[in-house]
Amino acid sequence: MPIATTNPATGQVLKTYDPMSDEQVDAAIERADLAFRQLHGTSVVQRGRWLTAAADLLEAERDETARMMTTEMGKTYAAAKAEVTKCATACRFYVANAERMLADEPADAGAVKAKRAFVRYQPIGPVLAVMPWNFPLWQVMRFAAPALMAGNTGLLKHASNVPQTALYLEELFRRAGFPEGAFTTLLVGSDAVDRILSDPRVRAATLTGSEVAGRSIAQIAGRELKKTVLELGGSDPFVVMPSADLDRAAEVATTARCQNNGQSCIAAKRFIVHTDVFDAFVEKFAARMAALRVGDPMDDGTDVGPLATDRGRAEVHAQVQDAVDNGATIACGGELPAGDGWYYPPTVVTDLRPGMRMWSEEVFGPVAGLYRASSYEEAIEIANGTTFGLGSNAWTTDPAEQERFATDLDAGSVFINGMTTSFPELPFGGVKNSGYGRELSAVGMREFCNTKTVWVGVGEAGAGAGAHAE
Ligand SMILES: O=CCCC(=O)O
Repeated sequence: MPIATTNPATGQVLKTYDPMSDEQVDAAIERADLAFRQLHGTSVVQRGRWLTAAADLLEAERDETARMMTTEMGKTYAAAKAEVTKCATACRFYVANAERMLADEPADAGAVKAKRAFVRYQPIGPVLAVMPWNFPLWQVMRFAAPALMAGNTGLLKHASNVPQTALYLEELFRRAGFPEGAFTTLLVGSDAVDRILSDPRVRAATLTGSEVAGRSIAQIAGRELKKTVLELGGSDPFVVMPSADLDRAAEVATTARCQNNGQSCIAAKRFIVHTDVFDAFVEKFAARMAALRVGDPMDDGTDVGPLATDRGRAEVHAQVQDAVDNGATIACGGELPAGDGWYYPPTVVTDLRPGMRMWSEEVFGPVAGLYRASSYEEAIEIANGTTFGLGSNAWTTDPAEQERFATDLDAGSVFINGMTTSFPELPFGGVKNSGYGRELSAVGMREFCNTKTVWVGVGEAGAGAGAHAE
């Protein structure tokens, strides 16, 4: 895929970039390594000043940055502005909390026969971040803010269709005052990743992307014995039980499915509805989905803009067609629109069955699959009957059922009477083929820290037997 900005609303190529040479990449890795040594020697307070400056810049430049993102990948301008604000909020969250998250953690010295024992969190070095286009600023920021605050440096290989946003990020951190090399964008294709991650100066990798990309990174990192955090796809269940407020559930289901033009890893994708309320829910949900306004992402009145790529839209339509060809029913949408731009209508598909592509695959567009369940047990079986396990949603006002869902849903997060959302305060990540490791919160920051055990003996004969302990 060429490194280029192509406007999904028109299909027009606006700007192309030559990939960096191996020599340029090597020089960038060298700068990242040198910057790591420099950053490592700075205080959390100093790094916090730089990250605060980055948040200030994000807020001051919100509108133009949002316009750039909309032009590169088609999300609505309103959603893009919200994304910029969320990035600034995450920066401020880590500025406010990093010192506490990175503080030494005392352990019970007596229990380990020490005078003093504690855990110290230290940065590990340059980290390669391979990031997707769907939240082009946020996906990077949720890695970069904690990583830089911890004293790591970042090397970004962004998706090839968002080069301007990728370059903006490098500039942002530079202008905020971080040392040269602390955060660098590598304009390269995926074929360069093996070489970069194999470089001994690159200590770890984080990837948000497809399962295929995750397996590839994990393979390289396994060979090189490097830590990885992988946030891969999802096909999140959205379970609706008889006690749920159906109007509210249908309203949130619509947002949960069509946020970001339906292109979010944590979008609700499979709607599993108890048979007692199935027909009522489908009617309300399909009416809301059909009422969404599809159009120019820069217009204030638009709810759903174009999909980011022509190929992505073709794939979504092929998945819907496959379901229809095999007996599924369309409650709304499902027609490929004529004209310019990679638009796809909000679509609701019922009567899905095992064997259809939509049953087992992630659908990365505004398409909802509806499943009927006759009991709690069947709802859980359908919800967990996927190789994915990123987010999950359950709608019920019964407290006992809420507890059961929290335990039984096999996913990295469970949202009851709400939609899966990422917050800087909460860990974010998945299980099964949705990946491993966590982003955000203290857990995310410590993923790229050396969790160092420090044991201090009294240094006298017969005392502090740690080194000789059983
Ligand atoms: O695509 C993944 C989810 C992004 C988010 O909302 O944090």
